[in-house]
Amino acid sequence: MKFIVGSKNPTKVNAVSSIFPDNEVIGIEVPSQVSSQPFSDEETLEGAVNRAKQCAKVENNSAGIGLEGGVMYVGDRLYLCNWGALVTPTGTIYTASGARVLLPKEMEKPLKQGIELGVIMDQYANKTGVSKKEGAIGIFTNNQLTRQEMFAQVVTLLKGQWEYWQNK
Ligand SMILES: O=P(O)(O)OP(=O)(O)OP(=O)(O)OC[C@H]1O[C@@H](n2cnc3c(O)ncnc32)[C@H](O)[C@@H]1O
Ligand SMILES: [Mg+2]
Repeated sequence: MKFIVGSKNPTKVNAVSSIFPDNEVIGIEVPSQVSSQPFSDEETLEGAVNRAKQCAKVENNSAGIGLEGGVMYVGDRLYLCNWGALVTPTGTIYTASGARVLLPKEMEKPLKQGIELGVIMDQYANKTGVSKKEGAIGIFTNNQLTRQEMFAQVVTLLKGQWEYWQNK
């Protein structure tokens, strides 16, 4: 069976390949149909599900996977949040969330103005393409958890739920 991932971001596609090493995995661009910078758990999850649903429709006997990054308030502080969705060839949807990490207070203003976290992170870290490499989570954990590793854990949660529920 083939896995179609709703992104060309290598952290996402490689995360899926690492968890399904014996399957063909491809990344295609699909619209998340939410803001380019989701601002809540709900919106981030919706983006992941929208991506996964579109991917699952592309080919017969393929599963769609959507992985989405966003930000969310916990109390009055903004955290990075992450969600994933898997749509099986028969249309069952599994969802799971990923690790969260606190963002610096100073990022709140530009995020509210609509600047994407990827852009803000590059400026903050004085690097290019942070969102395609270690990610915000890598920067703020001193590279102890990279964006790809975090998404790989989300994909593990999706795979495990699929295995658990399909025989119930
Ligand atoms: O091509 P796609 O799949 O859209 O990949 P993306 O990097 O834009 O990722 P998302 O749309 O899922 O994330 C929404 C926004 O948040 C940014 N973002 C999310 N998580 C991030 C992280 O860990 N590091 C840097 N930017 C991140 C990302 O760059 C986007 O601007
Ligand atoms: Mg994006």
